[in-house]
Amino acid sequence: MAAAPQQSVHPSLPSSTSTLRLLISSSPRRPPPPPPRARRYNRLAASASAAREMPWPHVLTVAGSDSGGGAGIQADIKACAALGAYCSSVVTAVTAQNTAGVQGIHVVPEEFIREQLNSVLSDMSVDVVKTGMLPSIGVVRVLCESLKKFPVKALVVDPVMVSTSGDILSESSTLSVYRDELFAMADIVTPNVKEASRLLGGVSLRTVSDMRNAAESIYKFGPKHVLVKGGDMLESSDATDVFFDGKEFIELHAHRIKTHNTHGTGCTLASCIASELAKGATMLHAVQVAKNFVESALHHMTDSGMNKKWGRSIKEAVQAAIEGGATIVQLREKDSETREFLEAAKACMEICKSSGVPLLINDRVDIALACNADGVHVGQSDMSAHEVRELLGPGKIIGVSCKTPAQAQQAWNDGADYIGCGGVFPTSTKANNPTLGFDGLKTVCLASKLPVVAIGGINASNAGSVMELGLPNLKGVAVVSALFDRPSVVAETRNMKSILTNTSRT
Ligand SMILES: Cc1ncc(COP(=O)(O)OP(=O)(O)O)c(N)n1
Ligand SMILES: Cc1ncsc1CCOP(=O)(O)O
Ligand SMILES: [Mg+2]
Repeated sequence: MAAAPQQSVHPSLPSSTSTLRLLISSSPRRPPPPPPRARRYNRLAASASAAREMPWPHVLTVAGSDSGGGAGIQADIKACAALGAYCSSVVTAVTAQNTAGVQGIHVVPEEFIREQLNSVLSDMSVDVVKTGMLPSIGVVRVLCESLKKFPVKALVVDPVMVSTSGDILSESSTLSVYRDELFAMADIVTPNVKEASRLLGGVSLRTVSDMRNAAESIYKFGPKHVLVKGGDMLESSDATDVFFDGKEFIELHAHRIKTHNTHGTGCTLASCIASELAKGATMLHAVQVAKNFVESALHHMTDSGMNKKWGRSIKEAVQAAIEGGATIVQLREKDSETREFLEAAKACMEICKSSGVPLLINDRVDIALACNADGVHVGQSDMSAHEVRELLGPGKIIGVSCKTPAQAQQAWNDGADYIGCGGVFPTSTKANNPTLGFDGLKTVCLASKLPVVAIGGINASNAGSVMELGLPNLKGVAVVSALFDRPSVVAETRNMKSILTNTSRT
C-alpha cells in the first residue's frame, strides 16, 4: 500500500430502517459519567459467576441469533457492551443469515427457552429484559410467565416480525399475544412503521400524523411508552420517530441518507434503550441516548502512510476501526496506483459489507464503481457532486468538502448527502488546508441544509468540545491521525466513539 492516510469521520450510521443518518451526538448536554458499577463490569465481564454479586447494569436479551452478526443477539450484546451494560442472552431461534437475507430458521423448543430464562432470571440480578425475535405464540407466553415469576425493573419490547430483507421472523398468529399479553407488561414497545401497521391490522402509515395515531393506538394495548420508528417512510426527506408516553407526543427528527446498511439497527436501538434504563435513566433520556448511538457514525478515513508506519495493512486497519465502533469507513489513498487502490478497496468492501458498515471512496468515482462501494467523498477540486450522482445513481452516499455557506448550498443543489467541514483545527494530514476554527464551522453549519461532519485536527481531547458546540446539523467528526497514527486503532476508536456517544444531542 503506498503512502496515504486513513481517516475516520463521525458522520452517520444506519437509521432504524432503510436510511443512513449522518448523525453524531450534538447536544451541549453531557450525560452523567457511567456509574462505578459499569466500570466494574468492564473489569469483571469475563466472569459470569461474578454477575450474581456485582450490581452492574444488566440487560437480558431474549432474541434470535443472526449468523451474520449484524442483528439479533449479536447486535444486542455489542450495543449493551458499548453502553456499559452486561448482557446475558436467551436464544429463541438460530437463524442462518447474511447481508442478502435469511436462508434458514431453527426455532429453539419452548421448554428449552423456559429453561434458559429460568437459569438467568433465577440466579443473576437482571435489571431489564429486552425482547427481539419471538417466533411463536408459545414463546411469547413462556416469556410472559417467566417475567411474572421473576419481575425485572423494565421490559423493552422490539416487536420483530419481518427482517429488513423481508423474511418472516414471527408467525402472524403471535400478533394477538403480543398485543394482549406482552404489551401490557412492557415499559416501551418500539415498532417500525411496518410493524406498527401489522399490529394495527394493516392500517396505512404514510405521515407523521399517522405515526402519532398509531403510537396512541398501540399505547392502548398497555405499554407505558411507545416509540414508532419512521425510518421506513422512504418518501419523507428526514427520518422522524414518534415517542408517546400516554400524554405527550415527542417527535425525534434525524436526517436520512440513502443506504441499505440498516440491518440490525432496530435491535441496536432497543438494546441501547434497555442499557440506559438498566443504568437508571428515564425513558425519554434512554430513547434519546439510544437514538444518538444508532445515528452516530465513526467515519474512518484510511491512511496507508500511517498504517505502514505502524506495521499494519489497510485491511487490518479497517477491521480494527470497525471493531472499535466505526460506522463509516472512507478509503483515502492519495499515493496508490489505481490497481493497488482497487485491490485495497475490494478487500475493504468485503470487510465492511460483512459488518454492515458503509465504505466510501475518497476522490475516485471509478474505484467506487469498480468495487461497488457505498459512496464517494469529493472536495472542491474533485469531480462535482452533481456529476458523481449521475455516475453513481440515487442509492449511493455522496459527501462534499465545504468551507463556506455557498459551497454548502451547492452541495445541496448537487444532490450530496452530507458535507465535511474543516479543518476545524490545524492538521498535518492534509497540506495547505486552511483552519476554519469554531467560527468557520459554525458559519457553515448554520447555512447547511445537509448533515455536517467536522474534520481536521480532531482528536480525543477536542472531539467533545466540537460536538458540545451544539451546532445545527453538526452530526459527527472525521478523524485520521487521532486513530491511525497511534499504536492501537481499536482502542483509539473505542475511546473516540464513547466520547461521541456521550455527547448527547439537543
Ligand atoms: C468527511 C470528509 N471531509 C473532508 C474531506 C476532504 O476532502 P477533499 O477536500 O477532497 O480533500 P482530500 O481528502 O481529497 O485530500 C474528506 N476526504 N472527507
Ligand atoms: C482530509 C482532510 N480534509 C480536511 S482536514 C483533513 C485531514 C484530517 O486529518 P486529521 O484527522 O489527521 O487532522
Ligand atoms: Mg478530494
